[in-house]
Amino acid sequence: MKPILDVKNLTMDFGGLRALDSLDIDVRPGEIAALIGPNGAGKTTFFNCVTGMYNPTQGDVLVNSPSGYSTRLNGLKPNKVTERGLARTFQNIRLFQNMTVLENVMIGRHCHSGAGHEIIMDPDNSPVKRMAASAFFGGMEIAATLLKGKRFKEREQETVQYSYKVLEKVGLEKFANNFAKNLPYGLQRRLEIARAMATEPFLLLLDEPAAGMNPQETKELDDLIQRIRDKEGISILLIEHDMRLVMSISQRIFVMDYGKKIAQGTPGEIRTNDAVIKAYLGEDIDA
Ligand SMILES: Nc1ncnc2c1ncn2[C@@H]1O[C@H](COP(=O)(O)OP(=O)(O)OP(=O)(O)O)[C@@H](O)[C@H]1O
Repeated sequence: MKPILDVKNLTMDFGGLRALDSLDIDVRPGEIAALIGPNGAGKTTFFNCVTGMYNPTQGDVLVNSPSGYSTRLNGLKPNKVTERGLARTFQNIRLFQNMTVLENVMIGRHCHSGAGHEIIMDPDNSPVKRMAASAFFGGMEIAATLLKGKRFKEREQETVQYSYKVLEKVGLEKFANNFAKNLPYGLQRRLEIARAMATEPFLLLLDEPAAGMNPQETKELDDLIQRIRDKEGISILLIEHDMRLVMSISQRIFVMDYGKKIAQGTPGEIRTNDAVIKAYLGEDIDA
């Protein structure tokens, strides 16, 4: 079976710094895979190249969707990458804090329908973009009132219903009308995943989803990620430093150091790989 993400010979230079060096990484259908390595190894740069934030210096980013089309993502803008079935979360939480939980997911949903993707995929999530998001929703309400168009209202209703369903899938439905900023940290991370899921991806890229979580929240995240894969059929590639989570959840692990892939394999293979122990895990990993 073809991989759903097939990255070949990926290289990214920032001036004189080679942040990614001839990387080959693939994700198989139905897989949970992890990308690990020391700080500065190039993991987030890899995500940025795959999702259209950066245009790689060399290499190919190919996707083979479950519905059968194959396409090359290089050079596509982030919104076009989203439309082709890839969604991501960011290392630092990038929610619209003064909007409700439901509205945050609705923005993700609008990305799917073509509107609003400029807002969600902006990595800076700047105040201007946040204002744009508020205006976007305010504008929709005004437009709905003025036009009272049946199709417009139906589309909005669909967006609300779909977004609410996504919240149910991640267990956040009871917080739908709360402001995002009032959610505990672990639930904010969960909301980011929900927003990404609202774009209907077949591959979800999670950048350090367990960062800042306590052990109980990490355990719940582990269950959630597996549920998303099993129930929604979404494959997952995650960057993570929590080795207990990585080892328990991943079918395969890719290890990077200084922009290069130094190993790949099952958790058992990675745990005992000498190069990985030396570069990253240390001698006494018991995860
Ligand atoms: N936009 C950029 N301009 C210049 N250098 C960059 C840029 N983005 C990343 N780098 C550099 O590329 C290298 C890889 O950084 P990257 O953030 O991808 O590492 P990482 O593995 O994700 O690290 P961490 O685990 O700390 O998040 C680092 O040396 C970083 O300083």
